[in-house]
Amino acid sequence: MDYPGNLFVVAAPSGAGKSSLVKALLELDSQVLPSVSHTTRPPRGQEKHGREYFFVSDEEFDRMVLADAFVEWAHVHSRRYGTSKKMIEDRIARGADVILEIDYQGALQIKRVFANAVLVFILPPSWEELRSRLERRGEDSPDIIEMRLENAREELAQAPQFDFVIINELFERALFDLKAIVHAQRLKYSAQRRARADTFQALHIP
Ligand SMILES: Nc1ncnc2c1ncn2[C@@H]1O[C@H](COP(=O)(O)OP(=O)(O)OP(=O)(O)O)[C@@H](O)[C@H]1O
Ligand SMILES: Nc1nc2c(ncn2[C@@H]2O[C@H](COP(=O)(O)O)[C@@H](O)[C@H]2O)c(=O)[nH]1
Repeated sequence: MDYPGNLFVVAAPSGAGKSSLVKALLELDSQVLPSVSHTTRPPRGQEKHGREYFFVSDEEFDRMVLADAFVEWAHVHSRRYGTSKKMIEDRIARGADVILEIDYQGALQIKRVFANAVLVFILPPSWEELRSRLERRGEDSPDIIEMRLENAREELAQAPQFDFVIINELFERALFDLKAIVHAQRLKYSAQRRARADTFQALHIP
């Protein structure tokens, strides 16, 4: 599908820093809008319904799956997460750029539906640093941290399927790279649209 707005998808193993990078990008760039996912996991800390996620029951998630309400959804860390069609389609159709922070399974599903979506994978600088970020964040129990690290092995192996890979060692450097990807995509599409309009005009195609 082709829309006037751009779609960016950021995926990473838990703790690599994707939420921090996306949050910083959104603060700097008002043209990019976030997508708020649905999840069956319970809220953490200060998380609010409708802000970080729509926290829904298993029954509600099942109902949405049956109603074909998700553009993608996946089982991640023993819970379910999904992006509703409603959340992104009207935004990109109106010309906004939308950024999704989802896991690799969802990212690959998005690419199948939106061939122009730009997939970005965030890597931690090392295994030790990934563990220590999860521990320092202090939001997950040791069991959950172990499960997330275990799942990270499979997630890291998916990086080559993405359009871009950013190593989040120095935060500012990684943010610079993410901004550059967003700007490059905007330039590419505005140039393509202009070229298409010029061609139509030159050929007198109404
Ligand atoms: N470049 C960095 N250097 C050091 N710490 C970082 C860096 N980037 C992020 N962090 C810290 O690492 C922790 C994990 O970051 P964040 O919550 O953004 O990860 P995430 O990939 O979104 O994880 P999840 O998928 O579990 O939500 C946070 O405490 C964050 O402040
Ligand atoms: N496929 C999808 N994955 C999603 C979505 N929203 C979030 N996620 C990913 O889940 C894990 C865990 O997130 P957490 O907030 O519980 O730490 C992480 O990799 C997210 O990117 C979604 O809509 N679809």
